[in-house]
Amino acid sequence: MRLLIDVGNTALKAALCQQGEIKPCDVSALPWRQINELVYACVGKSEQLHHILSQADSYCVPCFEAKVSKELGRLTCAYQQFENLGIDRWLALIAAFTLWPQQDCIVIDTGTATTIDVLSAQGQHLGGWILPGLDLMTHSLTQNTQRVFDDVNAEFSNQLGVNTPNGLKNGALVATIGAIEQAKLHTTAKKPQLIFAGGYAKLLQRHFCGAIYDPHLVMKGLNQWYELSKN
Ligand SMILES: Nc1ncnc2c1ncn2[C@@H]1O[C@H](COP(=O)(O)OP(=O)(O)O)[C@@H](O)[C@H]1O
Ligand SMILES: CC(C)(COP(=O)(O)O)[C@@H](O)C(=O)NCCC(=O)O
Ligand SMILES: [K+]
Repeated sequence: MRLLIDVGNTALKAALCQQGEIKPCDVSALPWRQINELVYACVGKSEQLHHILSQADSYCVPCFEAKVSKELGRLTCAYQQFENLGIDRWLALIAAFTLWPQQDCIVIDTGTATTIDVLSAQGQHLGGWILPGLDLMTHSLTQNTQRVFDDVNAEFSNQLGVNTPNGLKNGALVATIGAIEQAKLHTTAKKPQLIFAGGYAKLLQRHFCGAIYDPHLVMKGLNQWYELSKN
């Protein structure tokens, strides 16, 4: 079995992969005796990751860290300084290119930040944007203004706000939706495939018809990175 670890700036996610099947797992109860390799990607700092790597060491499980490269197969990174691209973005692009070949894709990963990346049908990463995640947008306003306040029970919607929490939350949502609409202007395809992953992916996906929600997109990309890189 292969253990996959994705460390973001908010949360560490783990999954076990067997015969291509990816299942989220709890890192506090890992079946170390059945794990024969650990593949991980890290954009945030994580004491938890260091603990897991030392456990792997004690069980003699080989560990491999995913890194961004200029090219991987027919996929090409838009960044000149490719090492500066977030590895989670690169992994999501690997998964999108593998799962939706020959299609222009727009990959949206909503985590601490919301990242939007445009990928051509030929596997050319055209670039993208980094936005504050929905929670970061609302928290930055409530913490830096006197009179803007949130309501945990208020839903995110694209309706006009008729009270402060609506104005706050709906503003964060429509700003993110607007950025995704802008990304569509950068693909030549009439109907690019929109693929959503991350904490608020399900919420955002509902605003785009034909869009895909894949909670395991980054994990699939991590697994494919290893398969493509180990040979
Ligand atoms: N199930 C959920 N429902 C709503 N928001 C979520 C959920 N899970 C995570 N989030 C939000 O998404 C962000 C964390 O998601 P995640 O993709 O784990 O982030 P990261 O990859 O940056 O660690 C936080 O802003 C959190 O509030
Ligand atoms: C933008 C990110 C912080 C998103 O990470 P996350 O929200 O998943 O924690 C991450 O992709 C990152 O650290 N990027 C480096 C800068 C760049 O991609 O240009
Ligand atoms: K992420």
